[in-house]
Amino acid sequence: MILLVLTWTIIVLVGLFVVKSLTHQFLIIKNVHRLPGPPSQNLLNGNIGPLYGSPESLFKTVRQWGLDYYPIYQNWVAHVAVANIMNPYDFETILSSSKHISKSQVYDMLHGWLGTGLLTSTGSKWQNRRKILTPSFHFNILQEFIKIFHEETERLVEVLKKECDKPFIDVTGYVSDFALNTIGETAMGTSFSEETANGKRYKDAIHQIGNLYSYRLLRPWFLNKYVYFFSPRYYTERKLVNVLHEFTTEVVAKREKNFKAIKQDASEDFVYSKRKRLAMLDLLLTAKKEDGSIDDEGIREEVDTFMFEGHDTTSAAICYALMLIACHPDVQERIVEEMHQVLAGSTKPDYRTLQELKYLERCLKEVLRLFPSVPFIARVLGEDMTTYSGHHLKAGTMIHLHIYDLHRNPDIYPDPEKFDPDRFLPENCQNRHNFAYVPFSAGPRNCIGQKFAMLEIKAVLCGVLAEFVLEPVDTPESLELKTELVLRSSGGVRVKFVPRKRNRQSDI
Ligand code: HEM
Repeated sequence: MILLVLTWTIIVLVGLFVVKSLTHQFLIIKNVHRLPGPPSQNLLNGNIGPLYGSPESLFKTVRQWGLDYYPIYQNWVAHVAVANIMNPYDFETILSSSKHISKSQVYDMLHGWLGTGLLTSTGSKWQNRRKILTPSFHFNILQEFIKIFHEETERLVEVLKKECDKPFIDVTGYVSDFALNTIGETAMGTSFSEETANGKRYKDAIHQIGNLYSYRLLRPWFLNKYVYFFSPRYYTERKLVNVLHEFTTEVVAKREKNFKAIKQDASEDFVYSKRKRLAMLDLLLTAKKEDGSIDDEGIREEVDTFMFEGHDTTSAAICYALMLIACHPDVQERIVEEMHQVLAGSTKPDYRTLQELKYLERCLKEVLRLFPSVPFIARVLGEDMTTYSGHHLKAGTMIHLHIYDLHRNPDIYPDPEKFDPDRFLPENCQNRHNFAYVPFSAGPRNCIGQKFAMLEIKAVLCGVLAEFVLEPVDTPESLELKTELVLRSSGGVRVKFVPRKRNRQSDI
């Protein structure tokens, strides 16, 4: 009898739970459906039929929807509904709140490789990791990294010198290598430039897995892991993840061995030491050793997260910066002139002089406005929200925040396609909405690596511009952009590099 009552109680409780969840899901979808948006087709396609084209046409369609339905619109397919926002007011409500910090289903596909590291985790796990990792970006550490930026820049310049007789160079591959070498050395203390067999396998796997994620992102049905399981690509991904994890695990284990030895004979500031320069991994190992706040798996998650988030993003920004500088000779001349004044002949700025390159900084800000490396981010609302347009959205609603479209809003940035670094003069930013410019996101889940990225990009541009005059090949109009996790151009990014010594007038 007791068993029967217990069974029925459980059935009723489970039933109530299911009904409650379904009702909530129904309300989420109902409210999203009230938003304006493209016309619906059928249950299977919802209103996202036009997205099933090439990545390039998808990119264009999403831009058009952003214009047609500003400031907010909805997409839906089957039981999934997404609110898309492009206006600074809703960006502020979501990004500034500690209630809306959970990432959406889109990020789940990264779990196989990154687990739930800083980028993909939420709640107390995310808070704890953020606390451990924030000191990795202390300026004492960043200034040590600048040496690595210069070393890798020299390598890049050597490669460009060998290729510069050609009518143009597609910079994407070379710059990606530069960025991967740089983050490998700073996050793990591993030099990929030496091209060991394992390092090469690891680098190849990173490039290949990036392609797989792009493929999956464009096929929403594969975002469901059970459906993806039936795709041959699932098994390719498993193999790549094994290569990536094996490598990281080995690097962490080696470092841990050395770390113990170093700690015994090291001074207080071992983390900043020139010789050991392994700040990110060292901090994680310290946390493991001192208070057990992170374990081996957690350390691997974070190292993998930095490798992922810290290379493709900076690489994209550097490529678009080279292209835009090439397209604007007046801007190029001004940057070189500023380098001349601030660096007084040196091609290797230090932490202080990098901060003084104010015009270069404005140029980079403008590059990231026009070509934000991360064109959109996605969240799940942690509590109900009323949007700028007066719509009510329920907790649990999936939100896509389109940084790319926010940055091209003509009401905020008149003549938005124009490359104009002076938009970032202090007097021109004064009246701009605080959330109108968010290439690194904003609020509690902003990019932890933004200072690192700005220093790295400035350093590499100084090194390249000291050696070459850039001439335009691709222009913003000639690029075919496509939707991926990072903003990419289908045909690469082509620039002509002319050695400066052949161009005496603009010599530094
Ligand atoms: C131009 C370069 C970069 C851009 C434009 C950029 C942009 C962003 C954006 C938009 C986010 C928010 C992602 C989201 O909410 O889903 C983010 C987060 C993050 N970025 Fe970056 N990033 C750059 C470079 C870097 C670098 C160099 C590193 C590491 C060294 C890095 C590490 C991270 C991490 C770990 C997060 C997650 C932070 C958290 O959730 O607490 N990023 N980045």
